[in-house]
Amino acid sequence: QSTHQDDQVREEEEEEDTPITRFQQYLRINTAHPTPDYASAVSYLTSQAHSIGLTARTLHLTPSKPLLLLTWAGTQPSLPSSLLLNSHLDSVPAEPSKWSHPPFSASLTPDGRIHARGAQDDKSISMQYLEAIRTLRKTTLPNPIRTVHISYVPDEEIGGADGWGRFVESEAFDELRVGFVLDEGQASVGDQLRVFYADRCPWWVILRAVGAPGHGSRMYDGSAVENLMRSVEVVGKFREAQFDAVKAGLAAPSEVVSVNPVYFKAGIQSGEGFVMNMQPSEAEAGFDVRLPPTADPDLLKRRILEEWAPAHWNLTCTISERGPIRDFKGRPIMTATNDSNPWWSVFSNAIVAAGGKLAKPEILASTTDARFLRQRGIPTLGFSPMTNTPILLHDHNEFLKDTVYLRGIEIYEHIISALSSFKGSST
Ligand SMILES: CSCC[C@H](NC=O)C(=O)O
Ligand SMILES: [Zn+2]
Ligand SMILES: [Zn+2]
Repeated sequence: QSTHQDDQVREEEEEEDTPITRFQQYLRINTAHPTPDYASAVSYLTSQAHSIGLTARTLHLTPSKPLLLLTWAGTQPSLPSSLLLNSHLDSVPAEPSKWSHPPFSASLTPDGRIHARGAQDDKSISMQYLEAIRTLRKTTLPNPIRTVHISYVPDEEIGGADGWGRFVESEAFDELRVGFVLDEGQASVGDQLRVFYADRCPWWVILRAVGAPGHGSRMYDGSAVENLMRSVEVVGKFREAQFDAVKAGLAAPSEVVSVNPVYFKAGIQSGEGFVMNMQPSEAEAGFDVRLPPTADPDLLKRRILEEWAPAHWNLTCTISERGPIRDFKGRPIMTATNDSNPWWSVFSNAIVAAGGKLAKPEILASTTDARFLRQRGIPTLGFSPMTNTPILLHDHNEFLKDTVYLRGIEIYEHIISALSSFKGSST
């Protein structure tokens, strides 16, 4: 008599080895914060790399946060630069009770959906890079002309200080002589492939108000919560003006300064609840603000300090700038998507050769590790080949369809083949 557990073991043993089952296996590794299983992820990817014949090494720039580097050596080492395919190892957390399938089950439903945290962000590209190279090696490209590196980095989802933040400063990175990078993008709801030439820069803004305490029954001017509410109204008007430009079709959502409230904190706590008849002397609100590379950071800072946090309302403010908005030469951080960037035409022609349609290049609404590379002037495009797919990164019930995943591998075959065969002598 077999137990349920035996059945499950048998099922796993009998699971075929295909691109889809390999993707599922990777998705089943729980790499969600705050305790991502980096060791298992690195060990799985390393075994995949070895099965394809790529060399692998693990860097420990931060203890317990490994960074995996794979290399597919080129036949022309005299070329001045290499191609880097990047993705991150970590995922944001998931609330299992709110998902239709357990977030680390990678269940494949009859309609071809693979349900998992990370299915879109960004374990799909992590595995697609490998699958594309696996196929190329067996078919048209046993060895590339230009060296191709693949990086799997920790901590992207929490800002990357211990991941790319350290890697980009390391000798190991300099030694790669990276000339062009592909990093993650975002799903496309239509049939055009999206590509991103810049990220927005996060500013985390905390407004703090102080004010007169008093009995909950008294009406008086200048309580902390009242002061904060006046400020929040001003922030709300700023937000509305930005959002109106989007709603009127004057700007894409990622081309304006977004402001979203993420918490409000006030009140005197007593046990589980709040004391309802006391007006507190302190109140605080937090906002996620994102600046496109075209924004004027000095002007915005002035507006925040003068309009959102005026001292005469007893407000103070801290702005935590979570990334650069200008490069070392003071220019907005973006990658050229025209002829001035020789990699651009190779990339965009490869999409056409793959039978794909490319959307107009966009600014990414959120923020990725690409900023560490672009800041140093290394051309970097954000790209995740997912068409006709709802945008579910960081959402409940994240999934990717098997057909979309497999088509993405084909697209990468064209892209990697073209970029690694590019013989531009100045690059
Ligand atoms: C401080 S950088 C934060 C990076 C993070 N990346 C993915 O979601 C984001 O919030 O966009
Ligand atoms: Zn991501
Ligand atoms: Zn993410």
